[in-house]
Amino acid sequence: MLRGGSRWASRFKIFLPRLKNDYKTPPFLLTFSSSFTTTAPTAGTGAADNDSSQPGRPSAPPPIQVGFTDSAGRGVFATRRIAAGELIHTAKPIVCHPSLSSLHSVCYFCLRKLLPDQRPLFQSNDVQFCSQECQNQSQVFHEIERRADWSTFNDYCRMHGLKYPLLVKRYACLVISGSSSASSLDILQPASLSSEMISLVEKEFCLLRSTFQDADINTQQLAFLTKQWYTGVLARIRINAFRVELACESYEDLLSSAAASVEAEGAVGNAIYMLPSFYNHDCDPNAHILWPENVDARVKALCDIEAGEELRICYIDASMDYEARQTILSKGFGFQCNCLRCSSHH
Ligand SMILES: C[S@@+](CC[C@H](N)C(=O)[O-])C[C@H]1O[C@@H](n2cnc3c(N)ncnc32)[C@H](O)[C@@H]1O
Repeated sequence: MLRGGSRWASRFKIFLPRLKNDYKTPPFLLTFSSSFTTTAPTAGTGAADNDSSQPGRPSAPPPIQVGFTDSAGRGVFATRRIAAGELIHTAKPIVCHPSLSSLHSVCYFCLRKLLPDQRPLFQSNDVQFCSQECQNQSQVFHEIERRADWSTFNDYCRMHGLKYPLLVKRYACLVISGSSSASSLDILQPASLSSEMISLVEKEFCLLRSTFQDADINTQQLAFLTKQWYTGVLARIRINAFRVELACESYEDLLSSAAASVEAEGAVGNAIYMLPSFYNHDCDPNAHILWPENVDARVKALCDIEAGEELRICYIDASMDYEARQTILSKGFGFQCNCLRCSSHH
């Protein structure tokens, strides 16, 4: 199950959980420094950062920290009052991939929609980029990826409607090129995969490995690519991947931006981010993730949020009724939602 932006205009009161008395912040994530979450405007994408960022001036750290919740593991909490509509932070993906149906209509690196006259400009091995800069930045995975013939792997994914293996493929290319560590997703919560699911991924794992082997990627470089690694990554992707839906909106009116998200065409791709993965779900969320231009995500407040309050996003289509939401959250994410809205069966 992939998470998209919230599509539900808030009518219910926001869930305000108590922080644990023994509230502790994990040592790996304290308050976020600007270097962790704020990102320089992406070359060629024009994506801006936190509202406070100005060229030559360090941007303020985002007003959030990761801590433990009473009942949903780790979560993201406000460190000060956040006003409705405020841009809380931006996030660049750890790994992303266009959906197979968007392969020829979006940039292979940043998932920005390509203009028809851009298509012939930045082309490499049958994929396109929106700018020279995106093409250059893609070298971290594309140098490896283009050495192999992915037609069988892609056909298998297309035939079975699979999206996650494409993310694993790109992540594996980043690891092989030395641009990423094979353990960089370990910090994320994994889904528990049944033994039936684990046996089902055998085929895609073997295809991925054999495609690299056929491209003469040597055994030493492929040492990390075991079935255990593959299923571990897949288990994390399953819970933490976002479906990227580009919504061209004005930022001024969050309710209209939520509506824009509903009207946007289907997903252009899928992506994994670090900080956004720590946001828990609420069927009446107080925060919202948007992709105005490309895969660079913007997290905004949907209402006023008090210091200490947990920030939650909605993983699913919140306009669904109670039963449908519970079914999807339980089957897709493995939890029973106990938000205020669900507690009253709305
Ligand atoms: C994307 S992760 C969110 C961060 C996670 N809590 C952690 O510790 O890494 C999604 C997982 O958080 C938990 N979770 C998120 N929202 C929840 C909710 N409303 N009720 C219970 N558990 C929730 C579930 O275990 C879910 O599979």
